[in-house]
Amino acid sequence: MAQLMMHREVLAGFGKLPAKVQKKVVELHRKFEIDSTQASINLEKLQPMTKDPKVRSARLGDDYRAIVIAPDKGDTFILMHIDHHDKAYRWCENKLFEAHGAIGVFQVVDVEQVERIAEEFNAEKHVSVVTDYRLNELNNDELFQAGVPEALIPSVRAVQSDDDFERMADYLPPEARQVLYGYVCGMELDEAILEMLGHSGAEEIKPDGPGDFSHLTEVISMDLVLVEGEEHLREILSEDIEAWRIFLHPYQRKLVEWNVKGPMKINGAAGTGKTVALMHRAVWLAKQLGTGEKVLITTFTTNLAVTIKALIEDMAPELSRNIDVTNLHQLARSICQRGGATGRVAEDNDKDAMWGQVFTHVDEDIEFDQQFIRKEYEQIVDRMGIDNEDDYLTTVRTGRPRMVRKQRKKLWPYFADFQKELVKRNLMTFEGTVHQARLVVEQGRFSKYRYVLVDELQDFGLEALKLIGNLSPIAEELPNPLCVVGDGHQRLYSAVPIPLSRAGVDVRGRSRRLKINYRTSEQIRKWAHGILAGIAVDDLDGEDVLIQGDRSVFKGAEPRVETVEDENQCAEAILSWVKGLLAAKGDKIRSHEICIVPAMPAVVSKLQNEGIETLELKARQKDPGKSEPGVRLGTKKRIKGLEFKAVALLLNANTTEKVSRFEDYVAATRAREHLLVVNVEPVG
Ligand SMILES: Nc1ncnc2c1ncn2[C@@H]1O[C@H](COP(=O)(O)OP(=O)(O)OP(=O)(O)O)[C@@H](O)[C@H]1O
Repeated sequence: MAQLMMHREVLAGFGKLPAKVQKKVVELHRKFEIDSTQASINLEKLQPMTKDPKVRSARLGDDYRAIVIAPDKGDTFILMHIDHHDKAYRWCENKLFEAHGAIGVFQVVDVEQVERIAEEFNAEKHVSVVTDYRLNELNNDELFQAGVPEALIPSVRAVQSDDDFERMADYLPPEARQVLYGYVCGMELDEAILEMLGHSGAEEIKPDGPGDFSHLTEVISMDLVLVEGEEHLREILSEDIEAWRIFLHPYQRKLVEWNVKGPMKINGAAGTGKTVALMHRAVWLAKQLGTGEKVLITTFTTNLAVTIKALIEDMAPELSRNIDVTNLHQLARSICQRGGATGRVAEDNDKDAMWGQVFTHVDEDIEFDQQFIRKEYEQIVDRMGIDNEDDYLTTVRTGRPRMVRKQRKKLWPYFADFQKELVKRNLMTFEGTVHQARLVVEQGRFSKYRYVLVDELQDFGLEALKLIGNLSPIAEELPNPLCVVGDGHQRLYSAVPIPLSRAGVDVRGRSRRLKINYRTSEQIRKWAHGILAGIAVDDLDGEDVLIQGDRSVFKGAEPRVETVEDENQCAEAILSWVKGLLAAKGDKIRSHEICIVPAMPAVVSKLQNEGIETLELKARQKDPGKSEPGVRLGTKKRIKGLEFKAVALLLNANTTEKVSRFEDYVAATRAREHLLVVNVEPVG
């Protein structure tokens, strides 16, 4: 029986088609289901008008045509493109639609276009030259193994610089583009193939010629989805469905379905689809649960947990009741409650009162101020769950100013006093709650989860890492016990990176890094990374992270950077940018797709005076999306885990603090297409 696969391009444009054409698409699919012979479906061959003999057209009413690619071998058809009659024919006349002989995936190739670019390179250089550009080290067969279609190999040979590569890259099939980019960035070819395609290519099913589509449903594709029945069709065509629900990058897919014997780790810069992979993996694992077993997803921030919970309920309504989603502190609190702990979490005013008590007696010869002592407690003693002097004297204090043993000995009494105050008032710190929860789980007073998944791991302290290690069945040696996901570039709540190995969680050999950025344009991605220039970033397990080969899937406008003198000028700059976006023709931007961080009163009143609605993003609440218009106003911490078409960002003034730069990085990478950066530099 014939099968219909749909290309992501069709889905992307479907919402804009007239309703009657949309209906015809459903009918076309039904015809495939009822009677799959080509005659009944009434596909018209377009050659000689088209270069590729496999191109067919199907009528969708009087004006519209669907371009369908018919296989030479197999029974899998591809619905490739829908447009007005003439435009649809023009779109496909020069293209080839082929299964790639080495990597198996379906590719769309415009040979003439790529040849034209190659000729331009040669003309610009007056002769065809061969330089020592890294791509020249690959022979034709290696280029083919990298996913370059055979017909494009001579043109790819004309690429002699990074500039050439950038100009040609947009016209290469995505797999070839990604592998070659990894290679020109310095990866070995095998490594680039593995990192970009999720497999070595060798084990993939090889088609019997470019028109053999019989294997396409088996190959992991970033562009094709098999339509499995009418209900599935309606689901994937629904306007609200996000592309990531349907199309995973092969590397994401590999991580989603990776069967591992112990804990695994995924890292990747902002926007590389880590949360997407985590959610798909949670659903994949939930399908394997036994009776009474459960999956846990936990995050650091509340907002991300709220967002993930809603998305999982949408993705897998029946499975979601077996997937608990909660943020770390909520999780720790409920474990403590069930374990019988009665203490309340200390609020800021409680802490001020307790420190006030501690500092009633201050040693005269102590060289540290009170602020330093509090910070040392929060970042080291509390985060590491230290409750005795010996442990404090020997603990590793990465990220904090150096101190000798004698100095630490002088500080410990203050910490001990603070801990006594906590006990006296029956209070716990944030970290103390996590510590208590860890003990409850360790003592067997709370049942473990079958599978545990953690997002935003970079902000988890040592106690929190131990807690998630204990909550998952690592010790029982069950498969896939724990999957942790995070990014050291986004560490907002702690200056101190704590390697997983310190909590006894061993991810060696089970760590992978995502490189393809889906959220932000390449221009915004690069700019945001520039903020962190010179800062070493860890891979969550004690090693430095390499961003070699990272790249976005699309390009866009350069971020606009404005330097102003005061808040009023800043507000002017933001107002005029917002007005420009809202008035832009073409791809319309609506107010809820714009976010300003942080929201200064001067900006808010200027927008409101111009009649532009605003909406403040609240803690513990999902962004209401298009149902509630209004330019979003957020804090840099609160917009973590969210994304917008356009972001206006007021840069932090203190750029020497690592956390300030991480905050700016996080805020900038929330922008998909437009980024305005405002830098206030008072004169004088
Ligand atoms: N396979 C995919 N196809 C299309 N879009 C994708 C895919 N994977 C991720 N995305 C999109 O990329 C964006 C970023 O994804 P996600 O939030 O999972 O990234 P992340 O690595 O967790 O980011 P961050 O660390 O910045 O929070 C989202 O808009 C998501 O919809």
